[in-house]
Amino acid sequence: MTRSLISMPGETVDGGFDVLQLRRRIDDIDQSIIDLIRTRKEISRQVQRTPTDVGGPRVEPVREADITNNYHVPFGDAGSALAAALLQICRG
Ligand SMILES: O=C(O)C(=O)C[C@]1(C(=O)O)C=C[C@@H](O)C=C1
Repeated sequence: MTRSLISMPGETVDGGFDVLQLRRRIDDIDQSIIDLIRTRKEISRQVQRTPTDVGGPRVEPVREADITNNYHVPFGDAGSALAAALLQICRG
């Protein structure tokens, strides 16, 4: 069987995988996630500062349950834990 000369990102020309290159991609993805969380936190603060929320509760349990479910569906209990951590970060 002939092997393609075009390698995928992270794949070496002999068909193996370059762990260091793959880890660099993981680091890039993690940095993108961190940047997105920072953006999410800023937007969350804006929602919490809207005039209708002045004096209102900082925690919106129904909204948080929906968000938690969004993460639980793809990732199960780990997704729920991830949502809890995200909400904790974003609530400030
Ligand atoms: O949606 C809101 O009302 C928000 O304040 C944002 C947010 C969030 O970060 O997603 C933060 C706190 C609330 O408990 C629920 C959700």
